[in-house]
Amino acid sequence: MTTRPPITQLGLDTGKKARLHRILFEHGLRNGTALFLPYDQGLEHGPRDFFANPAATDPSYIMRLAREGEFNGIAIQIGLAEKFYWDYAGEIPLILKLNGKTDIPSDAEALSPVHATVEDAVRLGADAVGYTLYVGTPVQDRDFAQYRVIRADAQRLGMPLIVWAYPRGSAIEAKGGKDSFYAVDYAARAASELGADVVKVNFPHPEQRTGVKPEYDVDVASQAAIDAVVRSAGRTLVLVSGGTRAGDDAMLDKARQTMDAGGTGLIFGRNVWQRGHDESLRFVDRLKDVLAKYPS
Ligand SMILES: O=C[C@H](O)COP(=O)(O)O
Repeated sequence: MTTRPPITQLGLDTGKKARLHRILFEHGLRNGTALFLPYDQGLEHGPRDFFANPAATDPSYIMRLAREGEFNGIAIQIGLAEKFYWDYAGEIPLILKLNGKTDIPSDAEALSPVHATVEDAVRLGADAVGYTLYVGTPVQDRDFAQYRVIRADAQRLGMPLIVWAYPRGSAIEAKGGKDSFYAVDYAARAASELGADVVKVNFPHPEQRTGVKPEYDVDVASQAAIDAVVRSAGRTLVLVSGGTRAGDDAMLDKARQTMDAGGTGLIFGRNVWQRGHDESLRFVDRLKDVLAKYPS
């Protein structure tokens, strides 16, 4: 098992450290692990994600769920933060997503435009900001340029920066696909190199061979793959995302492997709220039973 770096060793200034401490040690299990509830799928995927549980269309329902499930934070876009977070401010940490896009155009040239600022996050009482960085696309130079502004503002205002590090584009597809070990490992390293405090990655599927990079074209057990991804992130804390709805056992395995690798936690959305209210909370309890075994 790999050990997570303590937040005192992350080289953070006071504002970032205080906010991360609030997220990791004053909410959720209060043991240095994190369970976040992401709710930006309405923008990223459209209303289809709510068909399985129509109650989830209502942002207030999701915020109540986050409070009842005692999550470490909720990740939402500015419109929902401004209109729905008010009743929950101070009770659930807010991670304000600063960029986002629809999935209507193809992802091949993906760039997620910035539509909110770190100042908005301060005004709304957020404890972190989120930025989606598409690693490997033909327009990553523009992505890096808009990211640079966010990173500098987050540094200036003491706001932890969580990077959704998503490999995308035809070059990534040619090298094994967005969830291949090559792509996820590279994305984690890129986020670390670019100054993210926390990186959110998809769980790597090492069986997706690259065929291009011989050094990655090997059989890597899932555990070895996520171990390597966490190592590549260095002193950037790692969160693993949930993805499309899967079986509970598969999700719990993913949670255990992430934490065994030295990950900090989980950011599971659809796998939580695409089921009925009580079932969601029961599943959250099972995830927390896993996280409880990995205190800092
Ligand atoms: O920010 C969006 C989330 O990554 C999506 O979360 P999910 O894949 O667990 O639904």
